Amino acid sequence: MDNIDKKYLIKKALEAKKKAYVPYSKFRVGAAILTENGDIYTGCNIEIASYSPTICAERTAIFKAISEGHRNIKAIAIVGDSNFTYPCGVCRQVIREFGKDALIIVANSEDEYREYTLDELLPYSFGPEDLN
Ligand SMILES: O=c1ccn([C@H]2C[C@H](O)[C@@H](CO)O2)c(=O)[nH]1
Ligand SMILES: [Zn+2]
Repeated sequence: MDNIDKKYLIKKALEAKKKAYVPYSKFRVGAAILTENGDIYTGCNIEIASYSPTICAERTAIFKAISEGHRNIKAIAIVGDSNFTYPCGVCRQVIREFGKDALIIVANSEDEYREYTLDELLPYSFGPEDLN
């Protein structure tokens, strides 16, 4: 994980957070993911008036990458309006699908961040191999 530019990924997540569409919660989240070939995809949370179609920043970023042909997430940086905004359970499961070995960076700023493995955030997980 030493070849990952964590600060740059956090910077991209902070930029994406500014694009959040959050008229209901007013809670902004941004995410940036690094793919296996070094591409970066960003995402913000997007809220919908009927609430349930709302999507988290993490899944916006991941689905952008998947829909461009990527299948493997190397790292994800997440920034939100709370002190260290952690990914929700649904997003943890989505990271499980495409980034079992991903580095998960939960950040307040480029200089203040925590690092996790998916196994730490989603232990004893269910995943694609279980269906084989
Ligand atoms: O890790 C998180 C946690 C929450 N949200 C969004 C969903 C909703 O728009 C708002 C409040 O839950 O924050 C994210 O995007 N990612
Ligand atoms: Zn989520």
